[in-house]
Amino acid sequence: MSKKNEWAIEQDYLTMVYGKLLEMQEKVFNDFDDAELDSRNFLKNLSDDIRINTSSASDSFESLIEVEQKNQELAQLNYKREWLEKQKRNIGQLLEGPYFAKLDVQYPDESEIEQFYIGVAGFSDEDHHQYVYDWRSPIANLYYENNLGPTSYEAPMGQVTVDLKNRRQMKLNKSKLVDFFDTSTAIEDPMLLEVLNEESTAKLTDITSTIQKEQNAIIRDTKSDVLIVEGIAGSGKTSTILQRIAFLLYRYKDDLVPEQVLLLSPNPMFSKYIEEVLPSLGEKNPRQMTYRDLMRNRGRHYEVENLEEQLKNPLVLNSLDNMKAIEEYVADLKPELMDFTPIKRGDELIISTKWMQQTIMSLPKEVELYRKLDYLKEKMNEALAKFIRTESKKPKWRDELENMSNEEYNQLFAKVKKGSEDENIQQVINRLVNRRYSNLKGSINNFSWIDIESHYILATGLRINQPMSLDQATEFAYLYHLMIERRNNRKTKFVILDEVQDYSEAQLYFLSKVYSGSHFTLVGDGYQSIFAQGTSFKRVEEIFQASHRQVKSVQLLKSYRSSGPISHFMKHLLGGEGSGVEVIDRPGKDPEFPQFSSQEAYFEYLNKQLTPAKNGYRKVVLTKDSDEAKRLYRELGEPAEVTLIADSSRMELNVPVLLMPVHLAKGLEFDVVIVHNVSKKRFKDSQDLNLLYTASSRAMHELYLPYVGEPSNYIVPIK
Ligand SMILES: Nc1ncnc2c1ncn2[C@@H]1O[C@H](COP(=O)(O)OP(=O)(O)OP(=O)(O)O)[C@@H](O)[C@H]1O
Repeated sequence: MSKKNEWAIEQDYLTMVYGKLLEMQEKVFNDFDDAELDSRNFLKNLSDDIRINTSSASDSFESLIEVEQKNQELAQLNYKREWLEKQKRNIGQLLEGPYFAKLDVQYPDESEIEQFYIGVAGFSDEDHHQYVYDWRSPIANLYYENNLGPTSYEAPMGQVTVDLKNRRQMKLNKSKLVDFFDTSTAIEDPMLLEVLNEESTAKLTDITSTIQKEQNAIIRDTKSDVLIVEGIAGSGKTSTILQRIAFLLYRYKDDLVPEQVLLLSPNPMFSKYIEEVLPSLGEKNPRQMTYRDLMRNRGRHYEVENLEEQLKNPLVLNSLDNMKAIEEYVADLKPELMDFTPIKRGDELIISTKWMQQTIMSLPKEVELYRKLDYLKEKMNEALAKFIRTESKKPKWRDELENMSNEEYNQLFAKVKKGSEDENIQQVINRLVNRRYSNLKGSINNFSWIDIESHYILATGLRINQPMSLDQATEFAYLYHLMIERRNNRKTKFVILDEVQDYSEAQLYFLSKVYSGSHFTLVGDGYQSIFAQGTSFKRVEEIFQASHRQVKSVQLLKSYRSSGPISHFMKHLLGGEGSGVEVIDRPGKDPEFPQFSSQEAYFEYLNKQLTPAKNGYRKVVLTKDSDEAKRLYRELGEPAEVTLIADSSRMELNVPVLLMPVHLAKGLEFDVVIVHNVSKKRFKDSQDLNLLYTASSRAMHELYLPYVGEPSNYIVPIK
């Protein structure tokens, strides 16, 4: 059939699907409004419907059943509303372009060829006729695997063998067919090339329609406990893990919610950069934090070093040794050796360490220490409750009541179940005393009566620094985990780590132990390692293998971010042909290496470069560290058009010209990159090479490597 005829057929199908989508949109909007009204009415009537009757035991029992029923009704209403909200979002997305691919599939023993249209979400009508299949559905795998002819896909009932007759990529603009390409005729991936030539965006976007085969394998992996991805800069690691999260939420929709996925990102700026990808795929963002945040949450009141301090920290050779020392220490720790601090309010002793020692020593030897401590915590809560009861009887509280402000009294009185005057007063006193001692309950429940600090010093022979290094915070958190928390974190089913090379061995070991029941996806690039404390991929593998997990390692070797000439330069930095890097040869501007004989001439050049680009390109100048960024900004006369980002607290990325240190640009991308003064003196060792590679690989379309005096040896051979 000619392309013209095919075009007409495709346009007809699109027009039909679009019409169905519009019909469905109207229906979903109406249903949603009805559901909102139902919820509002339900809540309005709730207080009239339920009157707790406590006059007799059976009456109050019936009231409770009624409350329970109402709760269930409310949950159902909420569920319906959320579901409709998701439908609304999905239809909204599909109306922008209902699908991006079509598969012609022949099943064995069937004469007709079946057609499947693939989109960012699935779409069927009320008669269950499926017009569009979700990109995560089993059949869609055929599109990404890209094997024409006899092939197969994995469906819930097992492997299905089929003949893939055609794979068509489709470009749609709402209800209009813009173009289509059949894989059997296209040599390159035209849709991919088109997407890659676009300008950069201040926020990462999804790659659903152009996911590549090797990325798809990572996204859909459900077999590995630990999946390690080593990929060059721009190979789509971050995009892939986000698509993977969306896939997992779809695949395990009945058992997995976004809160059970923990995404550890390299810095707060990065979290902002990626925040729109999952919502654009109709999914909520998972729990997201930096490893530093994780440590801060676990570090009691200690301060943890910031990113800049960490960069300046030298390599600690024994980070894993300390973790092992802590394990041995806890294994040998006897209850009689426990260091406790008493529970006090001011000078008043409420629970003594002697009582704590005796209580813990009364337990059978075989019980594990962390269980003993848990038991002790319960006993301490009981002891405190008893103390509060006795305390409330003392006359001094009545005096305090008399001197209390009306406001405080009314507050306490409001929640009292009213009885005789005397009873009311006693209840108010009970509430008052409970309130006075409430922070002690908190202290008991978070185990602050265990002197972890002194145990840490005994276990490692080290003192605690202020601020703690990230590794020390890790050791401290591990000691806490082994002594007290112990239970594996079952709430987290998937842990996903970007920039894994920047984690120390101790940090990876910690994660592998504390989340021992979780699946891991670890992605990174050894050449972008910026901390002395980082870990090689070989060691990452060994650390996770040691915890008896099924570990799978894969590589991504093509850069999708940078143009052909920039990718060639990156390949050169990685050692040329031996690096295994594959370049997608799409045209672009060659990197430039302008030489300057004086600082003045160089600054004049920079000042010219740092004006907003006419074609809308976003530019960035990257420096080695924050101090250098600040200094250069001053030296350039603090130009108004340039936005300086010197620490991770400032997040504004959507500006035409930026000046920032490389470590804050990790994971981000820009149309134009200028690396600050790539001279022989400044870029000489392997750490400098990593910086140069990380900085250069942020560039999509233009790369400038100016220098004053002699060029760095790393850029000499290609000049
Ligand atoms: N299959 C793809 N289709 C279209 N664009 C892609 C694809 N894979 C990656 N990209 C694009 O390439 C760029 C780099 O992707 P991403 O940031 O995920 O790479 P990365 O490996 O995490 O990079 P880095 O290590 O430098 O942080 C992004 O603009 C992304 O949209």
